[in-house]
Amino acid sequence: MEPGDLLRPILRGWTVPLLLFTLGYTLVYLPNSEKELDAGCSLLSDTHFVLYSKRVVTPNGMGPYAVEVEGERIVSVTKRMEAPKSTPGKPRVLDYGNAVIMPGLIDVHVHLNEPGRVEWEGFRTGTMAAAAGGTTAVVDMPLNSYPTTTTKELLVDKIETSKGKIYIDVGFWGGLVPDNAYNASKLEDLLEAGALGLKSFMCPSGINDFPATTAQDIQASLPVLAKYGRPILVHQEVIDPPAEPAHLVLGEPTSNARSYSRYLASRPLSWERVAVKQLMEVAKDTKIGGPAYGAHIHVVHLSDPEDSLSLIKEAKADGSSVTVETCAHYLAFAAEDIPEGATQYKCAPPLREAQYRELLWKALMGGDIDMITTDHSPSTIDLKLLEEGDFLKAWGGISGIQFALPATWTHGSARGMTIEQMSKWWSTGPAKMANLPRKGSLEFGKDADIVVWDPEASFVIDSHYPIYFKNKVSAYMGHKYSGKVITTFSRGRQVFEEGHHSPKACGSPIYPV
Ligand SMILES: NC(=O)N[C@H]1NC(=O)NC1=O
Ligand SMILES: [Zn+2]
Ligand SMILES: [Zn+2]
Repeated sequence: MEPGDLLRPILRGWTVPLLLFTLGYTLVYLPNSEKELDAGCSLLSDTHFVLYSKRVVTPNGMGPYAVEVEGERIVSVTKRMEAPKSTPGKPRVLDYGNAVIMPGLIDVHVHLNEPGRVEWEGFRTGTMAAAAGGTTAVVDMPLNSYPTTTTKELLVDKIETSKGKIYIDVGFWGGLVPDNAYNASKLEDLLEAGALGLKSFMCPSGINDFPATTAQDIQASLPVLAKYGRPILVHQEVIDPPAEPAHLVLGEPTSNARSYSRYLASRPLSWERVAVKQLMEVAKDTKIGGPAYGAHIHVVHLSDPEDSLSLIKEAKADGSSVTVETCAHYLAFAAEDIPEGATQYKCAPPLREAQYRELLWKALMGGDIDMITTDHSPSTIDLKLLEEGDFLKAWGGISGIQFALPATWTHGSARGMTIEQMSKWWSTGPAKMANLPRKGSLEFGKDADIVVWDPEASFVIDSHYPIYFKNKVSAYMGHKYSGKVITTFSRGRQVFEEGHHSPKACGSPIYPV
């Protein structure tokens, strides 16, 4: 007898079961392998776990709490003096001791530059940097991608491009330009396609396909925004007195272009004041009973804590729907300290003298500034002209997406800021302005978007420091900070821990509610 003869009757008898097994394998195993795909989304295999520490930031204040996460959501937040015990059959407990557990930061002002300028940044690197910095959601600007996101089709294309590349959730602002400002159906299409709101510039943006809007153009868009209950974010600088933009870029004598004060003088506080004045006039339409009640105006990157902020405060007190942000870099740096030719510090509006930085901190503490952002606006290294050091010609934009938390904590704690205040400016405030009701706080039913960090750990951002954004040039480099991110969870997935990211990028686009 051949050895195969023995097998034949056995195989014959097994034909039907084998076929069934194959069918079952296809039906059961394949969906399972998709689950494994999802497992690559997290550094943690558990989908039901408890985070514990003595310093958990909740809507009821900071204290010892256990935060239970199941799937993508927070399912309980319980005050308890000691960490629950890890017992078999119960969800795993991750005890972070005295570290801070806080809602992930929400950065509503970043430029990820994809599609079209992936050599400047990109969804993958930008969101890796965000996750490493404890940021669990960003809202991307309609520029400096190419093309800029000013139509429904371009927005749909951008959202599609982001899929499979983002480590955290990403929302999108649409662009308001003169071309669509008076076309309600175009704007409606853009908002229907997923824009959380609009963004425009009151001066040249530095990007050819994103021309400036006047206050009148902005006003024209407000009734559409009112219908959808969404905000418009505005870059608040108006060239005053009016001049050719070329004058700005080329400068007159460029002999002192390496001097920061030369650049500072080229974009005075009055530009900001004039823009805010015009904008707050228009904002009156958002008052109860006004023609654009339901719309909202958000002033980005405030650098002027005096006249411009006063105008904003008056508008708020008068019932206009207005909010304002400042950026981490205005709270961290001062013009006097910027070395000759150090174009990594160039941004617009410019970093101003220390006295303004201190007034910005005072305004935050006093409740007059609603939130902080990074305005992460990178470019390729060569466009920063680091060798030439020409402040007038270099790209204006500071890369900060990864450093929001340590920069704010370091400079804020030195001025008496509490962790709860920081959380308000980085999570609650932005979630409210961008209409993200599932994000921004550690509460039952919210997305499990969480950062765990050590306020006491300090580090220097030197050449060994792991930077995840694409072009490793930043005003924050060379400085010492405290506040080290230990781990970051995005919708229940552990996306970053101590120098490692999850193998897969499983963030989602954020659509308007
Ligand atoms: N186009 C662009 O990103 N500009 C930004 N950069 C900056 O420093 N301020 C801005 O508005
Ligand atoms: Zn801007
Ligand atoms: Zn910006």
